[in-house]
Amino acid sequence: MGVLRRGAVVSDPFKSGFASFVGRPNAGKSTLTNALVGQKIVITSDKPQTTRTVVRGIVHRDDAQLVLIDTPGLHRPRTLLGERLNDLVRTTWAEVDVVAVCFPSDEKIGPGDRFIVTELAKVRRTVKIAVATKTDLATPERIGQHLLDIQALGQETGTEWAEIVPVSAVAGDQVQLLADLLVGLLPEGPVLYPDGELTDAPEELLVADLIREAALDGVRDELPHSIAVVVEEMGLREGRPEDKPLLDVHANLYVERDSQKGIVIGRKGARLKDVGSRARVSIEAMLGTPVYLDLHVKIAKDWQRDPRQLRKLGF
Ligand SMILES: Nc1nc2c(ncn2[C@@H]2O[C@H](COP(=O)(O)OP(=O)(O)OP(=O)(O)O)[C@@H](O)[C@H]2O)c(=O)[nH]1
Repeated sequence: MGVLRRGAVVSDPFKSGFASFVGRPNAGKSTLTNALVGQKIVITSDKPQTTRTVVRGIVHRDDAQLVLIDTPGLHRPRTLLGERLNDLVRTTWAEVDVVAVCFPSDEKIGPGDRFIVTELAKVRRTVKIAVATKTDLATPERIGQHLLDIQALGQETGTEWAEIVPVSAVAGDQVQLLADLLVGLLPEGPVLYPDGELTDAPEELLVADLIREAALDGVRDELPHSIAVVVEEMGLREGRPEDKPLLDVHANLYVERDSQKGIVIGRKGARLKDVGSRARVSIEAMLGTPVYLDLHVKIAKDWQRDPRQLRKLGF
């Protein structure tokens, strides 16, 4: 097995780093992540590289460790929250070693793809590769044309693709090659994540982040740093018809002081209600499921200075 364990002999030089898959909805990012991570390893971790990103999966090899980072989707910003999320996406792009843009081979390149690549091109230093996904759904001629279109899009946007790789995650075609190429683009580095210390809650963290973003929108001064959000419980409601799922989310929003609680809740609860409904909309957009959000404001006195509370709040 290629799974690294503590104390295992690791090859020299060892490479490690971060990559992020991007692409329009349905481009095949999740399926590809799963195919790369394989079954060898527990997926996902709550160890963020920055405070706002989530590890989606880790590819453990004898010669390398590739950490796949999730970002929220990039949207045409219509709100301040949207802008903030886009800033977060850009920050993440600038911090990872490689961004891989996924273009499904069974669909033409469209405005959504062009938008993402145009934005990505502004992040100059990060290495970019293009992945033509779902090749099992397209003829060789179509794949050939698709690769040319990807190349042309790169030229049009000033993007230099380090690689353009056709892949089928479902058929397992070229997945290994993609892993090798990604690892080849990583710097030398240490083992970043020991095996077995990974938890399984990426969605809870993303959801908590979205609630926090909604709560931050419009607050000033020191308050932003005083807000922390913890998703206490999250799950599909039982007894719902399969085509009408509802995700129950129970979350606590922590502030440090009584006065802050008042600000967050607002007059007659108006502000909290607004935060809740905006958070709900963005959670629904991210997870693709209708959401019932139960949000409570609590005081965790001076949590920023209290290690025990910090741990509880996920820092
Ligand atoms: N035939 C085929 N289908 C694929 C392949 N990769 C993904 N799919 C399908 O395409 C659909 C979308 O795949 P996802 O991996 O969920 O795409 P995504 O980019 O993560 O989508 P979002 O989460 O909406 O951003 C799913 O129905 C997959 O089963 C592939 O290589 N071949």
